Amino acid sequence: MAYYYMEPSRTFSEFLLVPNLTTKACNPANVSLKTPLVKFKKGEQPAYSLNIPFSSAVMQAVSDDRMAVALARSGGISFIFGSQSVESQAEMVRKAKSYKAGFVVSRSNLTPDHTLKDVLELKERTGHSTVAITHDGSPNGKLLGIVTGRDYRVSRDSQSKSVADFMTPFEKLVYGKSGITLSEANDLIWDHKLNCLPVVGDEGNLEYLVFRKDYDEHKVNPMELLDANKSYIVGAGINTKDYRDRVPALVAAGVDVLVIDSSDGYSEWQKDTIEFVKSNFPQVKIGAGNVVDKEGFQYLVDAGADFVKIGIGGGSICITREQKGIGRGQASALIEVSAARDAYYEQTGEYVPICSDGGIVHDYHITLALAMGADFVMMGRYFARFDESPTRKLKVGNNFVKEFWGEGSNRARNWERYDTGGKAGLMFEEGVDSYVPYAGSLQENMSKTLHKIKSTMCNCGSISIPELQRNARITLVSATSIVEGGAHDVILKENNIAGE
Ligand SMILES: NC(=O)C1=CN([C@@H]2O[C@H](COP(=O)(O)OP(=O)(O)OC[C@H]3O[C@@H](n4cnc5c(N)ncnc54)[C@H](O)[C@@H]3O)[C@@H](O)[C@H]2O)C=CC1
Ligand SMILES: O=c1[nH]c(=O)c2[nH+]cn([C@@H]3O[C@H](COP(=O)(O)O)[C@@H](O)[C@H]3O)c2[nH]1
Ligand SMILES: [K+]
Repeated sequence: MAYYYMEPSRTFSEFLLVPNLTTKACNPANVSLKTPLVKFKKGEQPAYSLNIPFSSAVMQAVSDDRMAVALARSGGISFIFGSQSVESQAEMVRKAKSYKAGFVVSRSNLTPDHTLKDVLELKERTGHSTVAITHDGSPNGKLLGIVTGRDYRVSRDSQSKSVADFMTPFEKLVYGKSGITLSEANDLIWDHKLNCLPVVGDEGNLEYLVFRKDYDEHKVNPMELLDANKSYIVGAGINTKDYRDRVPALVAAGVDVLVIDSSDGYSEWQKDTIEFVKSNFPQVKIGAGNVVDKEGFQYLVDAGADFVKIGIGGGSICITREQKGIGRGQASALIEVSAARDAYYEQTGEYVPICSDGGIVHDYHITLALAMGADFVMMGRYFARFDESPTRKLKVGNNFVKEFWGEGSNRARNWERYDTGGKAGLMFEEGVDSYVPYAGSLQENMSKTLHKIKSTMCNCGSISIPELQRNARITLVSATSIVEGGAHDVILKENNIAGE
């Protein structure tokens, strides 16, 4: 006879936290969100910790080198997507690892033959007002000039005016030479009252741009997640098929932490993959998943996983439960695995962090996930909304949106067909192609979210994540009390906008 779970599967929205005594020490300013990323022994420190409990999903529409830098700068980690060729993924890891805080590879580039119309379209698409003009329109081409908003007047200039006629040409630019330090670059920026300083190589090719604004930000990023060489900590997703080729390339590119990316981690393929990494690259950490029960957790821990990822079918773009009928409510999965993790710690003195992956809709879901025992969360939709995600920003109706598609959708899987030359499409899709509302910059949004989490933790009498995990009191909510929790029995004024 089949085994039956007697309790229904539950999701985050079915729970609330009940406040504990808030002592005077419980002030958001005193809250630490530091959390372990990989396993460690009692009394020791983990090899990697996060300064905030956030990771960005292993997805084409979320985690590229740019997101990796933006998130590490704020204290979290990105796992760069693996559904691309080994070479291009390794290149992204290399870029993120070699990124020098404050130096950015130019993202908006045109040639002198482009027109004002092209400049305006590019600006609309990327939101950048500084455009590098290179001989071939590439980010590292020979630098011929720079265009900023001060170089043209939309009301006066013809849209067909060529860039060569209004750019600030190279001869008139102040620029830094290859190898310049950030503080030297900043001195040039101040001496010449610049907003942006191009850094140029010996051949006249553009290497980086340094923005005044970024320098200021670098100064105010105390949470930055750096390795011993002051490079950002970078993660990458791998699969259980081509790991013999992929892992060596990622390690050569400098990756710090790997994660096996799969909808179903309770498998012998994962055990083989972990063993390969552990025996060939013992210095590299590897997480595994996804699982939704204590058996799956224990299997991956026994195989040597450094952390375990929880969640099947709860993601915003997921249709796995509908397509295949597998999965479990995210809260139920997390509660069971976290109890298994604690029991394992009691028995062995080894603490294996767990990551709650998918299904975070409201900011308070993150706090609930932590209270239920997650050490950190992984989010796709949340990060896809920001400037830093790799996808296009579009205007649909009166609203700006960003593209966001599942890794199990046809759109994500097309790369395999291109790479291997004509493999058939997916038998069936496990994800959708969608839009998410555009939300602005990562830092602005995240600081709001983090403040909410800290404030709730104070309500619960906790100033650290382990304390919250120990002290939290969590209640199930009935369908009727959910109604009570929203605005009810009042007539809302039109300018009331539902918050996140
Ligand atoms: N978290 C979730 O709920 C879900 C996530 N996804 C995402 O979609 C993407 C694809 O996920 P999956 O389809 O689960 O990928 P997968 O690569 O884990 O599995 C695909 C299929 O290949 C098989 N397989 C794996 N390794 C093999 C090997 N070495 N030899 C032979 N067969 C092997 C698996 O058993 C499975 O049938 C991932 O990015 C994943 O995160 C998709 C669905 C649900
Ligand atoms: O069923 C699925 N089909 C897909 O195509 C797919 N792509 C990603 N994922 C998983 O969803 C997580 C992100 O979830 P959120 O957007 O809710 O944060 C991710 O971290 C993944 O675990 C998928 N699940
Ligand atoms: K399985």
